[in-house]
Amino acid sequence: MIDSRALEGVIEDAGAPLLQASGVRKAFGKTRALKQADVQIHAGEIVAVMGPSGSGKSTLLHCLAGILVPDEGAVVYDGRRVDRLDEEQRSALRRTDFGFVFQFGQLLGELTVLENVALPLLLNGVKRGEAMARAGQWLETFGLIELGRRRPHEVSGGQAQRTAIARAMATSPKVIFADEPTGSLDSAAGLLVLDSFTSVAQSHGVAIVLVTHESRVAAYATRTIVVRDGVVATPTAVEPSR
Ligand SMILES: Nc1ncnc2c1ncn2[C@@H]1O[C@H](COP(=O)(O)OP(=O)(O)OP(=O)(O)O)[C@@H](O)[C@H]1O
Repeated sequence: MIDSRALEGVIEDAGAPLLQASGVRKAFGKTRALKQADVQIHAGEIVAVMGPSGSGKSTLLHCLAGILVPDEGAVVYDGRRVDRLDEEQRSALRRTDFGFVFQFGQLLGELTVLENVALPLLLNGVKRGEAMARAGQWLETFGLIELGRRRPHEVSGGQAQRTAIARAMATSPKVIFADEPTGSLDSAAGLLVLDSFTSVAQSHGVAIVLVTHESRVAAYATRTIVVRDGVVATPTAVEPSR
């Protein structure tokens, strides 16, 4: 008898996307934020999502991440229809398989840097000692171990963003969604943060979906997709033919 799980493995190796949006549409009242989105993300890819302000980039990211449910179309992650999961299931999926990095205000001010990184592990049921140890290792990876006892307001903007990235990595997600993750930093600090983010993510085989306005940020991606007026345009990079 054929082991269907083994077969799934073979199909995955043959290049099935890890995350896929097909014919996704999303409106807010009369605003058609996303008119047509067809996107495929493979394991380990870093995909920059670019386009003018208001074109639908964040809406696309939120649909892919199961934060928003599309009005039409399908979002498939690892063989599962994300758009058909209920709120609780989507929230569980986000906690276990996805990581998030945003532009501002993501760290909890009342917790230390170390506790902030440990938090998603604790929420996933990891015991406190183990969570703290693993959080410490992630701080080490991002060169932040000396700052573990400080509160977020006692570290620089770049250090705070690296802490947020360490926190996103802590649960060993398959995909990290990053919406203008360096948008609040000056250019040099931003590129430094991005450098450690992309190299650590790649060494762990994590896919990154990176929304950005800046072509210098997009240069860290392996591929760029462009959203214009709610439509995902043809990829700028040539995809391998299958
Ligand atoms: N929750 C919401 N309620 C109503 N309209 C919304 C909502 N979220 C987004 N929109 C609208 O949908 C459109 C697309 O917004 P979105 O945030 O996806 O664009 P964006 O490309 O990420 O923009 P920016 O680069 O400025 O962040 C915009 O017209 C926006 O005003």
